[in-house]
Amino acid sequence: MTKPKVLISDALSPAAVQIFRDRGVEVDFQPNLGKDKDKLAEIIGNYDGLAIRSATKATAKILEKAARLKVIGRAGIGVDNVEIPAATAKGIIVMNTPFGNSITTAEHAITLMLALAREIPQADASTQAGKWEKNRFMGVEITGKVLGVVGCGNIGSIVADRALGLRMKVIAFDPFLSPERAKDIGVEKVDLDDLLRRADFITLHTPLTEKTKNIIDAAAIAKMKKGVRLINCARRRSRRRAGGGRCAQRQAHCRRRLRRLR
Ligand SMILES: O=C(O)[C@H](O)COP(=O)(O)O
Repeated sequence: MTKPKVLISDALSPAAVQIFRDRGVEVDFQPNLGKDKDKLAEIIGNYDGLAIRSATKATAKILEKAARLKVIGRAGIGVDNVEIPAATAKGIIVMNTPFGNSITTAEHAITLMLALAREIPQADASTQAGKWEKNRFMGVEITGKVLGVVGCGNIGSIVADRALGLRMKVIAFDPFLSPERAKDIGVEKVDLDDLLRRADFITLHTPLTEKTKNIIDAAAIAKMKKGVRLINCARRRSRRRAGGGRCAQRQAHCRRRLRRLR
């Protein structure tokens, strides 16, 4: 019997490669291939499985050439880099690993929130520049402040849990959050407008879908409190520098100067 053949086209740990091999799978490990879509299209027809992270874009055009492909495994959460309808039309199963990095991401969001509250990046830059501007970086306390969690699934609910431990009041917008679950987690379920109006800090934990794309636009920002702090450890849409197309990118970035955007 011939071994199934899997292509790993993004950077995965050598341990992952070994797991495949231990199970009798022939692995082709090409960690930089995700960036080369022409080469990927050229060779994808040779594989039964494709293991990716976010760099590989499994577009309809690529999948067209994937004559024997049966499964795409996403080592990570977001599957916005896979054209699911095109995969489904070809009978290709798409799987992700939704819990692998939930705690990491939630802790990252809390870290950014505290960094924003205490103005750590600015204070660090100032100190590195040889200054000691103690009075310039007063910061704010987070105790008693309102945290608005947009998307209260795996990651959002861990963020809520940690924020409650830091004595914040947590409100959440998530159409899939049942009142029972909200009560269990200890958050108040609200609609998006309510969250935008009330929150002192807002943290985003939605997948990138047609419904969540640009969820925080100029109109949403206009509804926020003055001086609100916004944390995004989810996705961002941005223009590709060449070609003018749009691509989804993972970005953990935070913004404090929302006033300027109003
Ligand atoms: O969706 C995810 O799991 C995260 O954004 C991490 O993705 P990456 O590390 O593969 O870019």
